[in-house]
Amino acid sequence: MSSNHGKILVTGGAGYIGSHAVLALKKAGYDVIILDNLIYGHQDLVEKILKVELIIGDLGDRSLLKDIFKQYSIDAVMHFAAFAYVGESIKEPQKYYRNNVANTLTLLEAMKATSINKLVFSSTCATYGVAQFSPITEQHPQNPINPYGASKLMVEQILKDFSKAYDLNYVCFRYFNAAGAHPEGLLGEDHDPEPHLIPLVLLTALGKRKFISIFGRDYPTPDGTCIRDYIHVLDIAQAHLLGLNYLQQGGKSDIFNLGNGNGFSIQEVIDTAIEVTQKNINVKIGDRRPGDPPILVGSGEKAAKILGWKPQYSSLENILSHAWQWHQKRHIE
Ligand SMILES: NC(=O)c1ccc[n+]([C@@H]2O[C@H](COP(=O)([O-])OP(=O)(O)OC[C@H]3O[C@@H](n4cnc5c(N)ncnc54)[C@H](O)[C@@H]3O)[C@@H](O)[C@H]2O)c1
Ligand SMILES: O=c1ccn([C@@H]2O[C@H](COP(=O)(O)OP(=O)(O)O[C@H]3O[C@H](CO)[C@H](O)[C@H](O)[C@H]3O)[C@@H](O)[C@H]2O)c(=O)[nH]1
Repeated sequence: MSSNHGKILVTGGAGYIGSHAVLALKKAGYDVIILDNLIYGHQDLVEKILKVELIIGDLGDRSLLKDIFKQYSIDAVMHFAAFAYVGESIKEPQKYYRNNVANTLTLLEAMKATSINKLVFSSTCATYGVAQFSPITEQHPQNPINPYGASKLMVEQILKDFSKAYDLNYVCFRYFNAAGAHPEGLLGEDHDPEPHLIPLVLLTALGKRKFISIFGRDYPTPDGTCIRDYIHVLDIAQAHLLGLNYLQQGGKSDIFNLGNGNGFSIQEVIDTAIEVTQKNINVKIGDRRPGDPPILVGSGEKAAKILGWKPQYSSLENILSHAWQWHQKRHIE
């Protein structure tokens, strides 16, 4: 079925945040095509839940990209495909610069060659580094302390330069920590290996892991554990629809934080998870993980003001209960 909203290419649409965005796009009446190499994506979810065309291929494949852009009349690109593990990026920076920077450049060149001029890009609060003030606004200096954040900052620079020199308009979202799952249990977070705090805490509650390690209890925060701003994945998906709409209405290139302005410590996440799941969660205190800033909390005011973004699921209880529902379902089926 074709729509008059336009056809959107979603790179990384078989992954965690991308799949939620695809469902939101479909619901809003867009046609969607996913490009994903399935390194972390899930073909079964695309086939059973998203039910959109999946092109299995790599972002770095220039001729494949050009073929896609020539074959389909793509209106805009949502670009989620990337590597996104902070800890791994310190051990293997080459992977991050190749996939996140070089392959994104290939995508932008293919878009330029085929006159596709609208892009929604997934950047991150990891581009800011150690916060000088909180909540972080878009004007906060960007001094990333891990290669993952640096790779995304490089893309932000490339986007600025392309947008000035060529016919490209983009919306760049700097998300804080994506979390939660589809409230109806259709989709959720499923990485292998799983590095993220909330799924690991819930897998411990389910008995799939023996304990959760807290990476450092000596940070300059009230309970000594790192503070993060957890954003529900559906609120991120909603922001993407608004960003796309903004570009389709002729909006110029701009950058927006996606943050709730509210931070929770690792200990608070674990305590709330115990309440939500009513399970015991064993905890061990481990060493700090290199590359982790103590506090990352973001102001979403600019996205609210310019795009009309209103997060619907910002409570930690909502985020954890939706994620818990997904994890329980996944491990029973
Ligand atoms: N998860 C977070 O908290 C968070 C926070 C800020 C920004 N982001 C950004 O959001 C985006 C999505 O993150 P996610 O958590 O959904 O990750 P994810 O790993 O679940 O999704 C990424 C998808 O991209 C695909 N992919 C990776 N490299 C590819 C390539 N070269 N070619 C084709 N497909 C490729 C993977 O198979 C996967 O399906 C990333 O760009 C990430 O940097 C995530
Ligand atoms: O087993 C674990 C896993 C994580 N943590 C801690 O929990 C916090 C959150 O860690 P995550 O790995 O869940 O998330 P990150 O903040 O490292 O990274 C996430 O948010 C970033 C922005 O902050 C990036 O954009 C990235 O893509 C995304 O994965 C960090 O302090 C981390 O050290 C633990 O204590 N134990």
